[in-house]
Amino acid sequence: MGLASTLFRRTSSTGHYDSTWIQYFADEKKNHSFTMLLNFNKSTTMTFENNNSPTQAAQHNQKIDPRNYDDLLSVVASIREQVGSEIAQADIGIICGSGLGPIGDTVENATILPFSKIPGFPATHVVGHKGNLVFGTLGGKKVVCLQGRFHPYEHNMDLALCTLPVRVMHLLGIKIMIVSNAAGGINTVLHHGDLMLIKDHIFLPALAGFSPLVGCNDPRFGARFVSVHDAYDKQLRQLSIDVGRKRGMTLYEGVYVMSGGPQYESPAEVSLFKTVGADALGMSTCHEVTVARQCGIKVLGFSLITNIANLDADQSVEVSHEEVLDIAKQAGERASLFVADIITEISL
Ligand SMILES: O=P(O)(O)O[C@@H]1C[C@H](O)[C@@H](CO)O1
Ligand SMILES: Nc1nc2[nH]cnc2c(=O)[nH]1
Repeated sequence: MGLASTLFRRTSSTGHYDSTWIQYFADEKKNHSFTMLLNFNKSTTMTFENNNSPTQAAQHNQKIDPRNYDDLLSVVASIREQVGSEIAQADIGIICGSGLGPIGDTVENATILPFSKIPGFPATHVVGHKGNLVFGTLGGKKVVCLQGRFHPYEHNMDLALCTLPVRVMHLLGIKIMIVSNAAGGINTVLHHGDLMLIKDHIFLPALAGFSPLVGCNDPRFGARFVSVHDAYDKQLRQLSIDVGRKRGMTLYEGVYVMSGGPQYESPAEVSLFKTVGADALGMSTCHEVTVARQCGIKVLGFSLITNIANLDADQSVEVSHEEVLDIAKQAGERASLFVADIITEISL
């Protein structure tokens, strides 16, 4: 409670406090150790520096079936109840992978709801993924930002569970989803820190039966058989190229391949992906995009190239998550500013 009362005093002097959140900090502090940073600037009320402690338990008992439309309506009702119906709506949803992390912190008039307060949301375990839902505005648009995602490798390849946030954002009203990831570059034109606009994808787990659409389908979410021929919206891609040009940015367009992970690929596997036309590879995104398309959401996707994938076992180098995070940190801010510019230019 000592920490809580200190926070209360400090935040109240700025006029930006909410007693519910202060109580939440206090409860969290009782059980877990975590680092927290309060940001007192005008646009952002509070920022969690690390909200993804593996020991963090969900603070609700509600069992949610991620394929059940009515269950998801109850998740949305809980979000509305916690942040208010006015706030809990958005036109654009953003999934911050390791590459676009900073964008969540630039959301204006931010209201932050930790995943642990949302029924059915599992905890995020990957370092670099904060685990918050952030509502607010960016580039004059109402946005909801997922600071952290659910990777299938963290959740026993339960892809329906991992795409629960996409369906929730759909029910919160989003029409456009911007998705980002950290990825290894396969195409030799790609270098550390480059941004690749995703033109198409190879959803490798789905080709082996691990699709979020496998199992019971509620038609209220969309069609049983979803066509992903146009997964990444052509107009939004063109807009991104135009905005990039104005900024003097080099923007590559290419094919992203999702592997199951969590191990990084062997050189022979990377060669296989290169042969079939992949330009960059990662462990996320395709499951989210597939569900978004089922719901009729338009998608814009980016890969931030954090490492160069090995193509030759005789000249290979170790790939590490630390390297991924390091490059993401260096390039993520620039990428986030670029995406904010694109959002400004989007007409809804
Ligand atoms: O969430 P993303 O796809 O950005 O995270 C990447 C993929 C793996 O989870 C991890 C590998 O370093 O970073
Ligand atoms: N699968 C995969 N995911 C990544 N995420 C960042 N870099 C990589 C990579 O080289 N391979």
